[in-house]
Amino acid sequence: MGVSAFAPASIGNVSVGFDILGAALKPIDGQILGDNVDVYPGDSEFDLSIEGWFASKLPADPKKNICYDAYVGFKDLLAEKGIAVKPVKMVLKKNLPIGSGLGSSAASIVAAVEALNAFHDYPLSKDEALMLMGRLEGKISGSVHFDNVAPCYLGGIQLMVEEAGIITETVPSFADWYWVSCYPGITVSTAAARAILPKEYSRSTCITFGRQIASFIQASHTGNEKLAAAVLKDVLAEPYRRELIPGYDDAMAKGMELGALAGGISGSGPSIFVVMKDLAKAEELQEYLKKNFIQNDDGFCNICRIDTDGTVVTSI
Ligand SMILES: Nc1ncnc2c1ncn2[C@@H]1O[C@H](COP(=O)(O)OP(=O)(O)OP(=O)(O)O)[C@@H](O)[C@H]1O
Ligand SMILES: N[C@@H](CCO)C(=O)O
Repeated sequence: MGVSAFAPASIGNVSVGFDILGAALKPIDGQILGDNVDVYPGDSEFDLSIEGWFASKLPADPKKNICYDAYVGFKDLLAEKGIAVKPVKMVLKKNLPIGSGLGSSAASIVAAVEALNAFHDYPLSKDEALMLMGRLEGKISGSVHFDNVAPCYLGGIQLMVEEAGIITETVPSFADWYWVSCYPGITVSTAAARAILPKEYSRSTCITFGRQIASFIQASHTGNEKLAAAVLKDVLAEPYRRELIPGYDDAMAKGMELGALAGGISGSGPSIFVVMKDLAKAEELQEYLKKNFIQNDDGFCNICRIDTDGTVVTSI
């Protein structure tokens, strides 16, 4: 008897909260947008096989997969508690494209840690698991940031607090917003997209950033949709990253023409997201993006709601 953990795609930053805000996504048509990790009793200490649409884009050596690092990190934490890890056979179903801006590595990390935790009857608390997930994400992207792993694990829109013993807090989301998410099919490495950002920002940019994120959180808690949409803007990363994404400005302009509330880069790109309220207009935008923004057969476009479930574990 084994366990299976499904971890959804996520939007890092959500424009207004660079490194500190993230949202989990669920397509409205029931399509699977996330990674799965199954864990079974193993014949040896560790075994990993990789399946799924994007399996061939990952290193062939299982020990170069982030799921292996998840296993090692999990085992080390259990050792600190005096608990022995069981022999495991892990199966990663890699459904999210790598370097996509959809929180692909985060989904593998979260699914792996949660599946291992469930298989061992949850020796790690949620905070311990989340800390491990953040550390593993940092190993890949060069800096510890929770804006993909936290929503992927816990669901909803998550604000990274990281003070007073609290890692993250759930931010209320607008239930009638559609999030049109489009992956153009090309790759942008998170580490490279971070390297092009300035090391320092001007005082006025810092004040604008603080004003906008504070206003977004306030508006989300008070249900002020107009204000939330108005401040859903990115002054830290988008000005520098938009040039890495062919067709970005045209895609945003089309969204606005169709009545979008807001839009921006999903994580470090090249995926984008556009927030819309009218389903027919969202479908029109989806068609436009499929024809004009997607660059090759790897690309796809989904109309999503915020996924409030986060990672879901089932017995298999
Ligand atoms: N299971 C895995 N899923 C994704 N990437 C993995 C995995 N295992 C190892 N990697 C490696 O980690 C790196 C991930 O790169 P990067 O952080 O740019 O992508 P990402 O996390 O998929 O991006 P994004 O968060 O924008 O979707 C790649 O070099 C990839 O080969
Ligand atoms: N906050 C991270 C997310 C990466 O998906 C970044 O923008 O670099």
